[in-house]
Amino acid sequence: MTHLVDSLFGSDSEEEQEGSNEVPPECYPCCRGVEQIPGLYIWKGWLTGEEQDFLLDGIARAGWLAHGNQAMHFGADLPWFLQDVLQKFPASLLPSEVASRRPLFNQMILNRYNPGDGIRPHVDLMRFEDGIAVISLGDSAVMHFSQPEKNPGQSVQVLLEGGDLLVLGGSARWDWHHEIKSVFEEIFNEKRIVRGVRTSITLRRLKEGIILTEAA
Ligand SMILES: O=C(O)CCC(=O)C(=O)O
Ligand SMILES: [Fe+2]
Repeated sequence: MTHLVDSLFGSDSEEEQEGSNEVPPECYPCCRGVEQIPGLYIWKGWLTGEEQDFLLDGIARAGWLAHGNQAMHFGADLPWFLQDVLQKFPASLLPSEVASRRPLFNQMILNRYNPGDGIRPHVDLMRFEDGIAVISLGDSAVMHFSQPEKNPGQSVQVLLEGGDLLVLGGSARWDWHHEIKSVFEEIFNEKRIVRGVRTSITLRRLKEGIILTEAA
């Protein structure tokens, strides 16, 4: 198991800022490129508590998760409660050819994880373009990134807390599996994380000419 944490939240040394995962200058220092995974960025506390509540309230008011723990929207007319988030989205964290596309995203998937819930290791379907964003709301969970064929048994772990933004581009999107374990508690950086209720908003863009309604 590879532990990542120091590279995420350790010192702000220049050394860390170098390399292919350098964070674009307009980002705040709380945004980190994940050293081992090109194209993976985590922006801790991207959203304030108020912004998170606004999103959760919007999801609840529109009844998105009223009948299950997953819901999807297809089309550039993303739900109204996402408008502010889309306005402030740091597109420069995406690969450059992706950052300028319009719309930036045309699909949303909401996932609610109750204690013990998870998502199996997967690479998102090829029908989605490069450049995926995951907004975390509510309680924390650890996401495990792995390359089962290249490095069996090894994973890079990223703690996702309410308000964090995760961006997957390039290698992070195409070459690495991501997973949330189906557990009631887990250890991250020697700290016990007890699972509560986590809601995530995943934003992607469907490739041209693909019409579908099935899951990711
Ligand atoms: O819920 C998350 O944080 C990730 C969701 C995900 O990986 C997916 O829907 O493909
Ligand atoms: Fe995924």
